[in-house]
Amino acid sequence: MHFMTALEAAWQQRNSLLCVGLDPDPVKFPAHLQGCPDAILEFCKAIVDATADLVCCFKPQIAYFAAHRAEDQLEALIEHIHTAHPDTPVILDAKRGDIGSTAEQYAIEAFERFKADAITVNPYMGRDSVDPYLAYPDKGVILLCRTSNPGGSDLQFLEVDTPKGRMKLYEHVARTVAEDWNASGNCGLVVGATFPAEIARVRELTGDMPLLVPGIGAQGGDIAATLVAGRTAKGGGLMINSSRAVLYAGKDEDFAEAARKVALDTRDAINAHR
Ligand SMILES: O=c1ccn([C@@H]2O[C@H](COP(=O)(O)O)[C@@H](O)[C@H]2O)c(=O)[nH]1
Repeated sequence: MHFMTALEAAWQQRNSLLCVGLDPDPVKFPAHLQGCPDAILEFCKAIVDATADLVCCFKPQIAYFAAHRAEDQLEALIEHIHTAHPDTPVILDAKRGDIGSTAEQYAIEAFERFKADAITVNPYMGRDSVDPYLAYPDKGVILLCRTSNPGGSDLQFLEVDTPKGRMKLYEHVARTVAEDWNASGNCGLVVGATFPAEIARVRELTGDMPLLVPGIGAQGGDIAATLVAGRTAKGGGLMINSSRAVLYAGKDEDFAEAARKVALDTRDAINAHR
C-alpha cells in the first residue's frame, strides 16, 4: 500500500496525529530490563503495544539501535509492528544523505532490509541524492526542511537567490519538494514544532503535504501553536512526534502504562486544537 494511503487511513481510523518516536536509550530503561539480552526490542515492543491504538505512525530513530549493535532488534521491532499493528505506518528516522550510488544502498537498507514504510532524508546534497528513495513510489520520503534544533537556523534560515526569487533556504526546500520532487505524491517534510511561524510558512508553500513535526514534549514545542500553524483545512496533515516524553514517562515495571497515559494525553491535547 502507498505510504500516504496508509497514513491517511491511520489518521482517520485512530483519530490521531500523534507519532510516537522510538529512541531507546538503555541507561533510561527500568531496572528489570537492564542486562536483558534483547532489552531494546522488549522495551520498544512494550511501548508499541501500549500505544498503537493512539498513534498515526511510529518513528524508530536508527542511531539508538546502531549505537548498541542492535540493528537486528530494529528489524524485529518493525516486523512486530507490521504483524501486530498492521495499519500503523513506520517511518525510519535515518536522515540519510549521500551520493546516488550510496543512497541506493541506504534505500535498500530502509525499505528492503528494515521494511520501513517511509524514511527521513537530508535533501541538502540535492535531487540525485534523493532519487534512489523516490524510485520506491509507494514509500514515503520525508525531507528535512526546517529542523527543530536551534542550530537549524545556521543554514536553513539563510537568504538565497532562487529562480523564483529571494527566499530562505528552508522555503526553497519546501517549494522544490512540493513543486518538483513529489511526482509520485510520496514526499513529506520535517518541520520542528519549536518554530511555529516556519510551520505556517511551509504549510502555505506546500498545500496539504504531510508534515512530520518533532519538537513537542522534551524539546518544549507548543502543541496549540503547532496545530494553528500546521493543520490543513480539514484539521490534519501532521505527524506530531514525541519520543522521550512518552518513552520515559515511567521508570518502573509499569513503564508502558505510564507511556500510554502520556501518549493519550498528548493525542487529546493535539485533537483539542484541530
Ligand atoms: O528536526 C528534527 C528532526 C528529527 N528529530 C528527531 O525527533 C525525535 C525527537 O525526540 P524528542 O525526545 O521528542 O525530543 C528524535 O528522534 C530526533 O532525532 C528532531 O528532534 N528534530
